[in-house]
Amino acid sequence: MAARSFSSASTTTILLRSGRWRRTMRAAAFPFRVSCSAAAAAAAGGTVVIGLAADSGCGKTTFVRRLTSVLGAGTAAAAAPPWGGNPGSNTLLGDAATVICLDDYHSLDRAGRKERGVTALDPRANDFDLMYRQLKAIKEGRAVAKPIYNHATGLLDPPELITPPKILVVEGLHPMYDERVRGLLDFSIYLDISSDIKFAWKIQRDMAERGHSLESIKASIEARKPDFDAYIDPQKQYADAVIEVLPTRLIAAADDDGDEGKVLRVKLIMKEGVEHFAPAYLFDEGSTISWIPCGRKLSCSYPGIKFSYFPDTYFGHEVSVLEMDGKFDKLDELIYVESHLSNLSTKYYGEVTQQMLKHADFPGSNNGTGLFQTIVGLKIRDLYEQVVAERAASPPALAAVA
Ligand SMILES: Nc1ncnc2c1ncn2[C@@H]1O[C@H](COP(=O)(O)OP(=O)(O)OP(=O)(O)O)[C@@H](O)[C@H]1O
Ligand SMILES: O=C(CO)[C@H](O)[C@H](O)COP(=O)(O)O
Repeated sequence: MAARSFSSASTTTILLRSGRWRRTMRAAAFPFRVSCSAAAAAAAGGTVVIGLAADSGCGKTTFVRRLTSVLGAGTAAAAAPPWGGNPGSNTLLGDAATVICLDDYHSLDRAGRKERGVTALDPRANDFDLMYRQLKAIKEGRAVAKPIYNHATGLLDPPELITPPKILVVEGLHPMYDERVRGLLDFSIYLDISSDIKFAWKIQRDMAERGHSLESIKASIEARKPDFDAYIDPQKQYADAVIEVLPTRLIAAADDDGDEGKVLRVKLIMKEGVEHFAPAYLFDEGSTISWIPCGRKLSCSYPGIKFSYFPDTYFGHEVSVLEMDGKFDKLDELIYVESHLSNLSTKYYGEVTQQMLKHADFPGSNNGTGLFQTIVGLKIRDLYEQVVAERAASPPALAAVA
């Protein structure tokens, strides 16, 4: 995720890295952002930890913006970076959730990686021991001094204070790579973008927003590919939900103008049997459905829209799959599709459509990427509420504390 800027500060001194050294750091935002309710929720039973894995440029930031909106941050802008800290911080603090970027656990800075000839995707460039220790501490209700990888300078900056939120989202290249870290996740998501589409998205973003040349983008993708295949892609087998983005099947390859990314086929692959997670379904749970909703209630231009729903297996796990191929012409008509979907974990009729309309300007709002990201966001909110309700029903034994 890109670096963000912010202002104002006070200082606090904390113990860092196994007590080896202390550093005074700026942390004015924390009294505001770490609300009593967040601290109390954490103290009452620990933080709920969500993992979001994907390669760079695959939509993690967009997903997080939808998620923080669903979680009640009000607007996406309400999920803000820590105030008063390092402008190179990658962290977002919302009312209900803190989002940290695992790039902060790079153990080698940009020069170090170059010298050693490794990419940031290589586990040798990342400190999984520290990642595990710190995520475990947060989950157990303790604050940590998390390092910062500064994308502007390519350097490892002094750390920032992360206090336990209600929900901690850990996004990045490796949330499910290390078995110990994986074991801390209450729910995990993998964004699986097929290579041609990833290429198209990256070219669009890196040329328009970052001023990179087409050649340098191609070279970077090629250089990362072996490590992506070895270390990033295999994590999808562990994910509770995978959003897979593929080229459309509605247009024959021969008719396709090669403009990848305009019409997408998107699959939401949902693992069965995951605690606190009931997969969404179309019409009839467990059945196999193919549905073309275009007609009187849904406007569709060429090449139309096709939904599918079916059971499948994914890396040996039973899954339910929802698929949408095509794009919406009129987003407000999505209510027609929403009314045929069940187990959405909405709080009121039309909440999915409302979320999609609210963020119509986000990438993917007219296709299955936006729709399925929104549904997964609602499922995460529901999972969190179930965990809280369970904890309230069986509070920790006070006798043991006394
Ligand atoms: N669903 C989508 N449909 C179309 N384009 C998309 C979609 N999601 C993301 N993109 C494109 O990909 C770019 C990268 O998306 P985003 O910033 O969300 O990814 P990221 O994984 O956070 O990237 P990074 O880790 O490099 O910061 C966006 O600027 C946008 O151009
Ligand atoms: O894959 C990445 C995750 O975002 C980055 O390339 C990695 O973090 C290294 O960052 P930079 O390219 O800014 O040195």
